[in-house]
Amino acid sequence: MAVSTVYTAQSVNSTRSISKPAKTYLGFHQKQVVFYRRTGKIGSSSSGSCVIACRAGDSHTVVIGLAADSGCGKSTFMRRLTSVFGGAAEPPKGGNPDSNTLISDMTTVICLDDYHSLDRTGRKEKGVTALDPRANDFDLMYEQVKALKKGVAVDKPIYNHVTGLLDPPELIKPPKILVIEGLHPMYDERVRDLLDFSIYLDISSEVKFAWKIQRDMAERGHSLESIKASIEARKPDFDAYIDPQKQYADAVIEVLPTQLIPDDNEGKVLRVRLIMKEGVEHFSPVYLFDEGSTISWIPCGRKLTCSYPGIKFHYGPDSYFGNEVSILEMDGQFDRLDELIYIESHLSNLSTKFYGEVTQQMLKHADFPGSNNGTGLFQTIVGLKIRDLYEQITSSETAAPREATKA
Ligand SMILES: Nc1ncnc2c1ncn2[C@@H]1O[C@H](COP(=O)(O)OP(=O)(O)OP(=O)(O)O)[C@@H](O)[C@H]1O
Ligand SMILES: O=C(CO)[C@H](O)[C@H](O)COP(=O)(O)O
Repeated sequence: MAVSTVYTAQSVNSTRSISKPAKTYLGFHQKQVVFYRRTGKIGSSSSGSCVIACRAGDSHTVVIGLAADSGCGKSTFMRRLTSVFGGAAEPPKGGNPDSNTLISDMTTVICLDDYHSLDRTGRKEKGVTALDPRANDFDLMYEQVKALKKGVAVDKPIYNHVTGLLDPPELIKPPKILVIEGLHPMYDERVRDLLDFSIYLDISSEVKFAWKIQRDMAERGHSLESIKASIEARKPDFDAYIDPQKQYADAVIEVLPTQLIPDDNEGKVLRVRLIMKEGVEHFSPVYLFDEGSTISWIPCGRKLTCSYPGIKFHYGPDSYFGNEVSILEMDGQFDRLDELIYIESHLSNLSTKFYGEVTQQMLKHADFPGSNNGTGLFQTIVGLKIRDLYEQITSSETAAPREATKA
């Protein structure tokens, strides 16, 4: 891959101060931006999207969308994904300590909360939730994701979750892989068309409730009533604007209560389904034993230690929102992660680079939530598939340059 030409950028009327958060962040679109090369000023633009030239002659940024409601495991998934590419993901150095961005050698993860057009007070005054499209700036989201995909840096706003305000922007340079995660990566058709691959984390309401209680009660001191009220208040907008995005996803990780324990209401043992769309370019679904067959498998016995209620896998072709899909399902949880190699050896199309890579990744992050069940396993597998997709796209670009963007 060609070496990036590095430019530094400076916005004419942008204060990079992070000590004085601006209450609102208006005028951003009209701001004049000057392009600088290391050697000096090279041009200027007052483009609507506030973009800054940054990379030339390089391949395009691969863009991945990850959609889910708040508290549904996006951050955990991102940590697994960036680990597949190696290197630690960290907030931009020397920037806003409340930045939502995570940067590693290969990936930049931006949180779409940064495109909230209304701050916390604004939403309260207008009586809208953050899930409502009216509280989000999709035009800016589209312009900036498009610019990054083309290899052009942007000054992205920051939504500060500590203060509930919109802070001054941060410079985002085009990475090799850009992940846009949050509530609405597939809501706007223009943004959706920029995605090279999309994932939806579909957490059933029972499980979401159990996870929220665990985090918000234990770690954030919220009461049971306030958690219930917050989930109820968000539900209509969640159903209207967030949930429908799953129909567009290339992969959905669906998390449901177990079927192995009759009438289970503890929510600890999970049934997890990896729904993989067929016919997606650069993505071949994982399969169990025999591609396209329908298979039920209880791997417990001599080679896998299973305590009650055991583990059950299911695999087969299906249809999802009218699309042909393959579904791999795991119900139950692992007793011993090192024995996962037994499961891994029966799965095909994993896009691993060596035998046992899935097991190695799972053992490496054994302390992450979901490492003993299908959530961790399927997140790891999707991470490996994304690495493979990236490698396929970049190798095909080396052979023949790709069209600028789909949009
Ligand atoms: N696979 C899992 N198994 C069990 N619990 C989980 C799992 N994934 C997430 N959780 C629980 O949900 C909480 C939220 O997870 P995480 O921070 O990854 O979600 P998020 O979508 O990034 O949340 P937010 O958008 O609110 O920052 C975790 O602290 C954990 O308690
Ligand atoms: O759904 C959310 C995504 O993270 C948040 O609730 C939304 O971003 C608003 O944030 P806050 O509650 O911190 O004002």
